[in-house]
Amino acid sequence: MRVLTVNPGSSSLKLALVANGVQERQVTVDRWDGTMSGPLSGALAEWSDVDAVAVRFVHGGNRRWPVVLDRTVLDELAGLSRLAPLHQPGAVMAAEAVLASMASVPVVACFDTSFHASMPTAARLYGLPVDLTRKYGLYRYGFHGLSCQYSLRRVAEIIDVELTAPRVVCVHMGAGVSVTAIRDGVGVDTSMGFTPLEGAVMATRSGSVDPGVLLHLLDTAAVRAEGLSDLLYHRSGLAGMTGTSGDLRDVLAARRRGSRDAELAVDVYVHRIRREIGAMAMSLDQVDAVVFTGGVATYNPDLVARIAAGLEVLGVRVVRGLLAAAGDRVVSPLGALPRVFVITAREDLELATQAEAVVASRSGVPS
Ligand SMILES: Nc1ncnc2c1ncn2[C@@H]1O[C@H](COP(=O)(O)OP(=O)(O)O)[C@@H](O)[C@H]1O
Ligand SMILES: CC(=O)OP(=O)(O)O
Ligand SMILES: [Mg+2]
Repeated sequence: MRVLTVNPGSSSLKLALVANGVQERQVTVDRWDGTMSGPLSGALAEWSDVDAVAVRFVHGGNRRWPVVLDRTVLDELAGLSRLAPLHQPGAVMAAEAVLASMASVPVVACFDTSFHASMPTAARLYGLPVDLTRKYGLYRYGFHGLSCQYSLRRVAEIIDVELTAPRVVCVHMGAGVSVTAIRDGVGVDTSMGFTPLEGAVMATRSGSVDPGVLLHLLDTAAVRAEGLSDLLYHRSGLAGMTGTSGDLRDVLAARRRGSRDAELAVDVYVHRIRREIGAMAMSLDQVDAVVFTGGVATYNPDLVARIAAGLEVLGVRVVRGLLAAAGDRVVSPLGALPRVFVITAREDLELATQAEAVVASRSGVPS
């Protein structure tokens, strides 16, 4: 089966043509602004000979499975845009373009949130009044699920065990950063919550801040309510701490030029990821594997080494030489537990797998 995959991330647009589980073509728009649609139009024109199109939506609400898109579903997903403003509008735009140009091909929406949908209630709830929680659906949904699912699959393949066997802490470091605890093949806790703002410090997102800080900013009129979203999604994180774009390449360049703010920002970034890893380890009874994935992990072995160096309490050890190597690999010493992996994020392959299952069954429930 040939699947065109569309992955609108917060800093990139990744398009791929996947044939029977193997990527044949790809186009990546690095530093995507969330609107540029030319590359997608090009892919739709050139790669029209496909059996399905799969689109990544980070927010699927309570949906547990991928689904064939129609107008009703797309409108519902567009209604979640305020809960993922860096992602959902771009995905909706992409899906509109696909539906308009490929009327006869099934378009499958695949969700980051689905992987976390069976998270235990204790991990899913906030300490907020129950009436508000229920009325507004204030649950922790979790994100980066397609990446987690792919990483889990690769870990199971590499160590040759069933998908449900390994207890994994999956650290996704892209423009968005999340850490997820995986047991029995599903997410049981994760650092991102109701929106992809919670948890670690990210490229332009703050991650978790004391809600008291936000109250104070509002009280003192330093920020107006309508400016909060822009502050937390676009002007915080590494970008806000350094005055750069927030792309780690730019932050590290600033640090090389001697910027003290950039040095501190990297320290905070590393510290907060370690904290989230520690928290996720506590949601598992044992950690068999720690996975580092996403663009930052792929291209910055030194940073992965720094994060890992602070995890001795979990028994984590890495071998510098293995970190410098390429490909999906174990980077911990032979026999050491937990095993540590660096895995290239391949949401395209996960999207294609899910779309294939949906098209094969046509019932909306993957086999
Ligand atoms: N070719 C590259 N060289 C070095 N770093 C890269 C490269 N591509 C991506 N990165 C790093 O990965 C980050 C983006 O991660 P990625 O997972 O690709 O993005 P997204 O979150 O948009 O899906 C960038 O901030 C950058 O630091
Ligand atoms: C959920 C999220 O932040 O995704 P990305 O890292 O692709 O922007
Ligand atoms: Mg991504």
